[in-house]
Amino acid sequence: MARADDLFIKTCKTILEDGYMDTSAKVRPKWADDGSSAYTKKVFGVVNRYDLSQEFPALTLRPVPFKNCVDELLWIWQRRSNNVHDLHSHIWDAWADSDGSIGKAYGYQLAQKYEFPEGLMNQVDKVRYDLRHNPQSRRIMTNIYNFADLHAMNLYPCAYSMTFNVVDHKLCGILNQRSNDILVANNWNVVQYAVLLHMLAIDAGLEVGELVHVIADAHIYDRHIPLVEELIKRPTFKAPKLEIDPAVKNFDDFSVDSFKLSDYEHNPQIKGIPVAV
Ligand SMILES: Nc1nc(=O)c2c([nH]1)NC[C@@H]1CN(c3ccc(C(=O)N[C@@H](CCC(=O)O)C(=O)O)cc3)CN21
Ligand SMILES: O=c1ccn([C@H]2C[C@H](O)[C@@H](COP(=O)(O)O)O2)c(=O)[nH]1
Repeated sequence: MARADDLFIKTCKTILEDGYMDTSAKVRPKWADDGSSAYTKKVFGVVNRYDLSQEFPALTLRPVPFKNCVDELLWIWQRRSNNVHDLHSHIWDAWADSDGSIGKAYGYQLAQKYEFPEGLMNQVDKVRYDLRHNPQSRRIMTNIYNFADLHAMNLYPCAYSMTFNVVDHKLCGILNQRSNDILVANNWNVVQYAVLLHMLAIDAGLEVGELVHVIADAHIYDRHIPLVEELIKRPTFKAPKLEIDPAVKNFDDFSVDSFKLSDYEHNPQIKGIPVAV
């Protein structure tokens, strides 16, 4: 069994068996079809560790939509855009305005430049600089939860901060996430930040180490509960391999086609999962 499946099943079981159902609370998200409240069963505070030097953490219980997932990562971290017209999927359309903007969120924040002793840089370029020049630093971080701009974001950032650390020449990262829709985006986010660590490691001439995923509110939406109950009973397979185009050495040169999952044996996709808005 892939370790990622094991962690996913454990997280789901913890929520289903010990979680709190928020049906009696006033909740923000809604179901788009009838406007009813999208309640969740939730657990506060989940930490999952993925050793990327051992396996690539894609679920085999159902396939991760790998291309769209990497495309969204590049949209945020490399193209640093906040406009859905720069994204190839339609996953953000429900949160975009008539010009396609999702407001001052995600890519917008990573594009902002700040004054550092080494010059004016955005957060991503500062991480790249430090990984090359000060890999032993304990100050290599990004944070897009910018309070000054929250009023101008259509959805507040969920995966909002990364802390990087180099241990024995291996690049490790902690992904801090304030809120995670476990069925739709848990493995989606894990796969994205695993790919990000691979990209930054290659860019800095490092190996990959551990991805630590710290989730504050880990939830399963009410309409997803029967889907998750079925999903976690499925058989699992061994983890796929991540193949990366060996010609690409620079963070800015990666494209969706630079990455491929090989030997990816998985169960069928669950089609038409409703997404709470
Ligand atoms: N409720 C909710 N859950 C989320 O995961 C989420 C939001 N809202 N709002 C903003 C973004 C948009 N994200 C999304 C939205 C939809 C899919 C989605 O529909 N995933 C499908 C496959 C889509 C594909 O094939 O590319 C899936 O089966 O998981 C994924 C991520 C993640 N975020
Ligand atoms: O990368 C992402 C983006 C969004 N989500 C989920 C988590 C929540 O279900 C919603 C956001 O609603 P809030 O009320 O703002 O928490 O989107 C995710 O899991 N991963």
